Amino acid sequence: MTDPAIAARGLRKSYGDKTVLDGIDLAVPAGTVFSLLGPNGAGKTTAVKILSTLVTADAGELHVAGHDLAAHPQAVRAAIGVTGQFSAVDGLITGEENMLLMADLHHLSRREGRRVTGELLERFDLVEASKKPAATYSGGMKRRLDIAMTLVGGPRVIFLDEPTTGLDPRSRHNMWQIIRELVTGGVTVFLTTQYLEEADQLADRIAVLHDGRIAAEGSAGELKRLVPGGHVRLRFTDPAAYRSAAGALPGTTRDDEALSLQIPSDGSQRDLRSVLDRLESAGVEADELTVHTPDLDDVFFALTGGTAIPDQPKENVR
Ligand SMILES: Nc1ncnc2c1ncn2[C@@H]1O[C@H](COP(=O)(O)OP(=O)(O)OP(=O)(O)O)[C@@H](O)[C@H]1O
Repeated sequence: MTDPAIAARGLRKSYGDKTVLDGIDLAVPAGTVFSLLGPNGAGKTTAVKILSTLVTADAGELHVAGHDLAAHPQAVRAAIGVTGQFSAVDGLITGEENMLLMADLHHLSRREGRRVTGELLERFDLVEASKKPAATYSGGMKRRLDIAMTLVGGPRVIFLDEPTTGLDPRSRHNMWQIIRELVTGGVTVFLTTQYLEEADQLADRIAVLHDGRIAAEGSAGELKRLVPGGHVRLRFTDPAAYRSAAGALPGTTRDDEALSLQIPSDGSQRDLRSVLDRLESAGVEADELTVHTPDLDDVFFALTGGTAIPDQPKENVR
């Protein structure tokens, strides 16, 4: 097996007497997306800052892109790209000028700088806007420019700190596509997000950060299997039908106000059939049936004790 692109053992960081990272172990295989999930203030940005050499850890053995972070921070810096919550884009100059500036910083020749800039502007659909000041760009365009600037140096490992926070759904999906393409090209992506759906969509592996530790780590599927929470919900408009159904289906959780019943279920066909058979025998029909399979929300709430997180779609209506 090749060395992981990012490896941390016993990573610790405190600010004053506040322990932010309390001994974290991570291993991110090259060419994969790793997502660090956590509520506000969990320490995601601190982890990114440490792994990208911007902040020094108090303890831990850290390797990024094959280099020891403590011994060779310059080598790490040369191999990585970072797009943080505070963008590197200068609004006063054009998108193209921002890119060329980046090319200068990476000591590319004028010619090479122009070539790389042209290619990336094209790839990120910014050619038309390239001669306009970046301050006039939409939020999505600025993020695209930010990532394009990060790519000028050809990094093998990219840290994306909440890359879609504040973007509208279309821009968010565009960004997801960009991230998928980066990974197809062999880049390793370390992604922090507050959006569970984003981690579900993109990440090969997900770690949930809570109280300075990794509360759980695994693929989205593995994490979902950690928690119970699957159920069928039946909604009624007729109170009499609601009451008959409640009588016919023991073990349900009732919501008398909403006229809805919640029945624990693994979501399998057999389970659904048994619910429907019982309703049929009782001669009642539900007005709505939804199947809820555990999602990352459930995992997150179970692991972090219900810390607030933005709303996520929770149910699949079948
Ligand atoms: N330079 C600093 N000095 C003191 N405390 C800090 C510093 N940087 C971060 N912290 C504290 O460390 C904790 C973790 O912050 P961090 O920014 O890493 O969280 P986060 O998970 O990225 O949250 P968010 O989603 O809000 O960005 C917070 O309590 C924060 O107040």
